[in-house]
Amino acid sequence: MPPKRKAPGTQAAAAKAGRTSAMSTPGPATPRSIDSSVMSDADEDFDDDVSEEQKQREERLTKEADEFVSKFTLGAKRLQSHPDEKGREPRRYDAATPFFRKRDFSHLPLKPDHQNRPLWIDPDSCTIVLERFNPLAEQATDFLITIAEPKSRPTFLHEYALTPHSLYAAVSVGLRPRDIINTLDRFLKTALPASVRREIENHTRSYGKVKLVLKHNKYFVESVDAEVLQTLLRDPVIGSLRVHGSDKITTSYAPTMAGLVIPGTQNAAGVHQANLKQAEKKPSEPGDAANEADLFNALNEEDDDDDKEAVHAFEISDNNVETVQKRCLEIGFPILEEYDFRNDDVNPNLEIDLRPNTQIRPYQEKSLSKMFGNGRAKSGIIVLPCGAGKTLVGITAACTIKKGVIVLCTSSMSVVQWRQEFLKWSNINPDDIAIFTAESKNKFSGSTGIIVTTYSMVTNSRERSHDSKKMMDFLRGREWGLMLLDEVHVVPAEMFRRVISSIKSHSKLGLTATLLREDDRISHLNFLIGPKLYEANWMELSQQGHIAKVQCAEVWCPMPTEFYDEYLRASARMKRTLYAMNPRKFQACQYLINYHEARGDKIIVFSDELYSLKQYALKLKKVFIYGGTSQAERMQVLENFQHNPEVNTLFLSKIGDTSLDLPEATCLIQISSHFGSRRQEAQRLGRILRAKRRNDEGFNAFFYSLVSKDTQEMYYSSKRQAFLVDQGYAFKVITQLANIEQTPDLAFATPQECRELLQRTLVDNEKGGEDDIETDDLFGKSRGGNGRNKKLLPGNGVRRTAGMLAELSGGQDMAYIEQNKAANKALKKKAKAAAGAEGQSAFFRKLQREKERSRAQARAG
Ligand SMILES: Nc1ncnc2c1ncn2[C@@H]1O[C@H](COP(=O)(O)OP(=O)(O)OP(=O)(O)O)[C@@H](O)[C@H]1O
Repeated sequence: MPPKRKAPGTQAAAAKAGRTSAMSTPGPATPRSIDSSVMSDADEDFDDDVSEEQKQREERLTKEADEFVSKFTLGAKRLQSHPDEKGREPRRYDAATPFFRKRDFSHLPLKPDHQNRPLWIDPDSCTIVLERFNPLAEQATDFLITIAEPKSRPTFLHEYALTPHSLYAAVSVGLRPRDIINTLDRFLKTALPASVRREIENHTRSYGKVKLVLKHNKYFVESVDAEVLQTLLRDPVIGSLRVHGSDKITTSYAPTMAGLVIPGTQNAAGVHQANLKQAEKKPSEPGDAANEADLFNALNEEDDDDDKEAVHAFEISDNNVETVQKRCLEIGFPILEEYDFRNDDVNPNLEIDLRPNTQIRPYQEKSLSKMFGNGRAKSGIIVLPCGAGKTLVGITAACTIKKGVIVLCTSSMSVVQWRQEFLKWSNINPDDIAIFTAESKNKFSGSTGIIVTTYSMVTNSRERSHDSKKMMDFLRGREWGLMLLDEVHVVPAEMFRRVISSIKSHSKLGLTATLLREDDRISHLNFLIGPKLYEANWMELSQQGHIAKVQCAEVWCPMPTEFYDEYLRASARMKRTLYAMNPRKFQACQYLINYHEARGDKIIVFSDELYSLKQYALKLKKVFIYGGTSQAERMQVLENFQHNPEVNTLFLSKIGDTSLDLPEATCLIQISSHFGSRRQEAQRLGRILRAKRRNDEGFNAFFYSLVSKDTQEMYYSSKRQAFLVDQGYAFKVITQLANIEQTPDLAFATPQECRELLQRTLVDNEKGGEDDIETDDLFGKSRGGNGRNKKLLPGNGVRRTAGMLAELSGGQDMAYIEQNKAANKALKKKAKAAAGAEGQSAFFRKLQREKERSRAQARAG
């Protein structure tokens, strides 16, 4: 028997340090390094400080380790001979133990050929670490994406977590518990820990046994196991929710399956068969990890549902669907939502296919294969980076199911856009795709079709117009094959509930780039839509040229003493203004604009702080857009930014966070942002991921975050970066910009100017800063039919992608609201007070009259 080797403690933490320091990057330069010419020699001075600090830290840790070893040697020996009372493998302690503490897994025996296997596992937290440089990394990644949640994916080591939801998703795509256990064991460098095996078994044993099926506009809880159904009916919560008067339990037969072709893929069925044949041909030698990987591919393709099985079911009412789903999860029988669309003879088929020249990209195909893995449509969420083509994924899903589709968007502009994209990519008859918005309430002409609408149109609880009521009755009275939910991360759970309880659809597909909420309510989406089916790797897509490569940097800007003194005693609101108005930050911004304009870049400067946005833009003589900018001016500015070589920098408030699609933009500078919002950071980065020039050789887009040193902004900044670091982006820290003092007309170069700036800032903001209160979106209120807007629709350059302004500014976003509650309440109070005070004023009476007149005109029209 080969001698047992020791596994090192997990290296993920070290590799996860995506946040690197430009002045402390020894060894070979990373390919994503920021252009060194923007940094000065001062970086090297800082390097020495870091090394000194590092030395001291190492000395302290070594001392701590020595003490620990002498203290615990006896205890360690005792532990070695006494297995854990829970039956876990005994742990050993040595000199390295204090460094890894609870994450020391050296007691797990390594397999003899561990070098060939790509996975490590933490038996306590079920965290899996993947070696990306291993030859089997590709196959292991496919497997992990199916069974686990990606947590962090920097260059060399990726971290995944096995969670109940991820295992639920794995079972829902057709993997059986033993498939998961065997394949995981084969990819692991160590034996599969008993605790992980138990965890997988516990969470998958009853998964997939209970299904929620919509038949003839009624919901049924279904199972092939009558005993399981009896158990559910005996449960006090579920039992009482069965629809009375319906048959106790009905029995029918499960539909059969056959190979499914996802349109737009390269001979999807052929690929399917070839994979199967390949797996059959290759004899799997034990220990040969390559063959194990093929085996996994074959497992994925297995189709073992051909036999007709008896299915038992009972009915529940629409209002109780979520309660039953939640209760089933609590008692260990999570409900799967599946739609056997090919055997649905009740709902009419929709004439729709992708256009012959449409080819979906490999990652789009992969995401859809998770949805249609076993030939039925599973409800769930697909996560793709901004600009990676979520719309086409949704359209392809619709072309696969070929039944009635309802698309829900965040704004009426996106509604128009979704319709256009459907017409562009598919052969749908324009009469079969209709729009339901405030301006247009059309139905499709045939027996089935596609309706594109907004979340607010279908959840509106105010008095509806006659047309809207009729339209809602139409939407409620039908069974839809597919519900496409765009930008699922921004919509409050309550809104989803209302949508889902009023409109019945056999399957739901949620689309988003950032499945992130600071309020942790993402898990609600698991009940309301379904599990996360697929999450693309941002780095991989940028390497393949589907999205731009971006270099990220955090620029540290020290504060002059007077500013810092003032900052220390300022109110929270003033603090934010002061760290945005820091003159050194202003200079850094000026320097970077000069530098990038000279390189031919188009630059967007983001500021959440309106005061600083205006001050910066006016002083630097650049154009700017914020909530108060008129519609005509917005359009003019954007058009100039796109086409005028003289206008290369645009200052933008948070209204452009998510709605903006300017492929010309190649550089982004952030001078103030929304606290620690990871999502805002990712969405802002998304603005340059579509850079037109992304496939030029050696092209890089740039993302700079300017932070005032030693202020709260530094804390928020590192928090904001967490999501992008986990996606593999490395943030360089720049402490000094090279030759900044030589910048022509450098602003605030003298102490006198700095003092004046401080005084002005304090006086101007005495009564509290201006808030960017948005009432419309970046592209204006008048959407759709408006000629001015049309100029900026796809094909004409600028295109918006989502969101009404209230959402874009964070107003309707739960994740933002959490931190903004007080401010929102104050605003509401203010508005009420104003309404009360001015209620009788001529201006308000006139406004009211105008509103009534336009309503009457609309009704008459
Ligand atoms: N398979 C494909 N072939 C060619 N072009 C594609 C493909 N998929 C997407 N695109 C193009 O990529 C661009 C981005 O697509 P889309 O607007 O759907 O991105 P998105 O993921 O919705 O972005 P965001 O999150 O920013 O809204 C579009 O111009 C689209 O036409």
